[in-house]
Amino acid sequence: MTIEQVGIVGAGQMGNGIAHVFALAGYDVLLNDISQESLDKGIAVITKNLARQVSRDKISQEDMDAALGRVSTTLTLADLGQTDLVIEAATEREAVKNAIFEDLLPHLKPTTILTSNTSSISITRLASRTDRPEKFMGFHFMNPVPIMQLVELIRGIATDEPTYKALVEVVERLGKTSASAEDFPAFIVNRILMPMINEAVYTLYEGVGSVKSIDESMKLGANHPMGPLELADFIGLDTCLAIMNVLHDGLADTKYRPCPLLTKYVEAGWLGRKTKRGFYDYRGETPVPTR
Ligand SMILES: CC(=O)CC(=O)SCCNC(=O)CCNC(=O)[C@H](O)C(C)(C)COP(=O)(O)OP(=O)(O)OC[C@H]1O[C@@H](n2cnc3c(N)ncnc32)[C@H](O)[C@@H]1OP(=O)(O)O
Ligand SMILES: NC(=O)C1=CN([C@@H]2O[C@H](COP(=O)(O)OP(=O)(O)OC[C@H]3O[C@@H](n4cnc5c(N)ncnc54)[C@H](OP(=O)(O)O)[C@@H]3O)[C@@H](O)[C@H]2O)C=CC1
Repeated sequence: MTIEQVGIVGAGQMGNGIAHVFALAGYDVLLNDISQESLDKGIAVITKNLARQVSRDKISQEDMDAALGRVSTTLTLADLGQTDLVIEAATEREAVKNAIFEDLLPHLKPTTILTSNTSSISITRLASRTDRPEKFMGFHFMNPVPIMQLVELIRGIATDEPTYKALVEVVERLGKTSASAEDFPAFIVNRILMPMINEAVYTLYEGVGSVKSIDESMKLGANHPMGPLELADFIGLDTCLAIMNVLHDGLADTKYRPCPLLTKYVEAGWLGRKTKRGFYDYRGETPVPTR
């Protein structure tokens, strides 16, 4: 089937990044969130990131204007009913995602492909709560979406071949690369990345190193572009904890036990960059370690 109109649920860092790359690739995008403030913020971030690409000669001013012209916003989920592809990119909580699908389904065309950008939650289980498990897939973009090359494609137990092929083609049109992952907790990237981040938090918790020494060690000693704690703040500590809980519950192995210090930061509402405090404090000019 031809995909031209794309609906995105959630205008946070992933939703706005996904809207950005689809609009640049020529798709019409309808972005939904629960508050006007989140939608306005999403559009502001897309505008800033497109402008950065113009200033670095990655795209032209005309490309930017055309992309912005292709993004509309709505507070009404039902408005996504006529789109050909829906990408759910709301908060990493299964109940939130199920409620979105329940509200959305009565309005969707029968042919619409339904996807989730979930970082960890079972695609088969999410799909089983919908009227179209064969047209449901995990569509996992990486952060920051305009820069990262990979998109993980996760088939649920019932996903059909035309749906999978349609998403492979979409990824090609976006100029990105897809990797297929089987539907097990946290798929490939987060199955490997998140235990490393959790281990970095244990390293901090047990006093082996400070925030600064842990991040510097992994940047200078392992050539990672960001230290693990800086990356955790970038991803969002609530999302990191949610992924660890899915690994721990889904694989029933104590090696995935979330570090109590990670839980403490989330309980404090120190979620990283998005709340201006996490393993670093971002309220001043330069980030200051909080430990
Ligand atoms: C949790 C999940 O479910 C899955 C995940 O996404 S896990 C997270 C995966 N992501 C990562 O691991 C990111 C690791 N970090 C990095 O790769 C780099 O630090 C980074 C690309 C984010 C920034 O790189 P940097 O060298 O420090 O900064 P900088 O030179 O300013 O930027 C590099 C490029 O990224 C762009 N960029 C930086 N931050 C950006 C942002 N927040 N949004 C969009 N673009 C951004 C810049 O414009 C620049 O683009 P060009 O190369 O096209 O000119
Ligand atoms: N952060 C990352 O690095 C990555 C995250 N992901 C996944 O992408 C998804 C989104 O994560 P991310 O963008 O980081 O999270 P954010 O917290 O930045 O954004 C989530 C957005 O969803 C909104 N939202 C919450 N409930 C609803 C709803 N019922 N309807 C519409 N919008 C809603 C939130 O609104 P409000 O703020 O008002 O609550 C917020 O704007 C998650 O599933 C996450 O696991 C995937 C890859 C990487």
